Amino acid sequence: MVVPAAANGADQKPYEIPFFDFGAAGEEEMIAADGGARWREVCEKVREACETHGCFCFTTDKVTAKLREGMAEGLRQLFDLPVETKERHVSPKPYRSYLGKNDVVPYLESFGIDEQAPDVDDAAEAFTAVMWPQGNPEFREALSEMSAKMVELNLLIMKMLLTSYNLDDATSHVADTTASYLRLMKYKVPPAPPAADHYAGIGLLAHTDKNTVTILGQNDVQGLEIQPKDDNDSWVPVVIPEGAFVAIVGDALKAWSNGMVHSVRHRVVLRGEKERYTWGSFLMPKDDSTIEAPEKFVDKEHPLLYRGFTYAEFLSYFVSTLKDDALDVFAGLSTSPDVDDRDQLAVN
Ligand SMILES: O=C(O)CCC(=O)C(=O)O
Ligand SMILES: [Fe+2]
Repeated sequence: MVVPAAANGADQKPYEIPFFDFGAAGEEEMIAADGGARWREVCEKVREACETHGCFCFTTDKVTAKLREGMAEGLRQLFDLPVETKERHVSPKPYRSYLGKNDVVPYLESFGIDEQAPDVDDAAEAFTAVMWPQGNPEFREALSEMSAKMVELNLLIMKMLLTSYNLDDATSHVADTTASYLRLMKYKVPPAPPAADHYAGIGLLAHTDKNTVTILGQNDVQGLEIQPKDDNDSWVPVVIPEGAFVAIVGDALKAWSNGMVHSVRHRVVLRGEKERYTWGSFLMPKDDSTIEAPEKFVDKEHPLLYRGFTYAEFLSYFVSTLKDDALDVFAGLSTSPDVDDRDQLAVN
């Protein structure tokens, strides 16, 4: 396992990633407001952010402060349950079952919940019923509302990208071949610094997400760091404004776009004295849907970078190898990918 040299980035300046306020609007409202000018502008900016940074922050009125508080409170209750209860959440799929004890990421606890986008009520109901047989209606409602909103936002971001690339026609195909998965995470407080071993403080190892787009919400404890595009030596903290979400581009979207968008490497570093809680909605292609670049992304200047593949194949390759550069090695068509055997904890 390698922790990048700049593991202690406490003295670094926060890195500015684009920030958007989506306000109360979805696509229809934005178009209705002025015939589409604002919608187009937002789409362009979101595309630019995905190409240049592979991530951006945003706020939306669609998720109220009350819903966020309900979610954060529910997560505290969830992770405070006895270990035996948490261990009841099991799934045959990788990285879904309760993770509570792992030497590679000793401060992380997590659950993964598959949901059938956009109908997420049943998944929230089933999950809370296992954790609280006597019921926890407040959290069940918060979980189901939050995950529905996040799937909606994730699809909105996909739609913005399709619009910006003039691929609106593909919208219904994308919606039909898309699934989603919700991950609930708690990062414990590491031993007081200076920690004896240099892994202390690493909440989640460096990785790119394997899916299409991830949206993350957090409590008031920061910790996300990214590696700026074309700078493999630096790690910079991302300060997510209160009440905001961060959207992160994953490898499947990068492959589909023939490398137009950037799947940003990121990790979590813990520095504070408070637990960090996060929840992530992972939009991903359905297992058997093929990921291949539409013709418009491929020409003489932009030769095809990845062969077509299914998400299930790619994921199972990643899970069995945990290669840092799984996408290039698995599907890359260019010669000599930079093979790198750094250990990873697969997270999605
Ligand atoms: O918890 C976080 O802030 C990041 C989580 C993450 O990157 C992931 O689950 O893929
Ligand atoms: Fe991630």
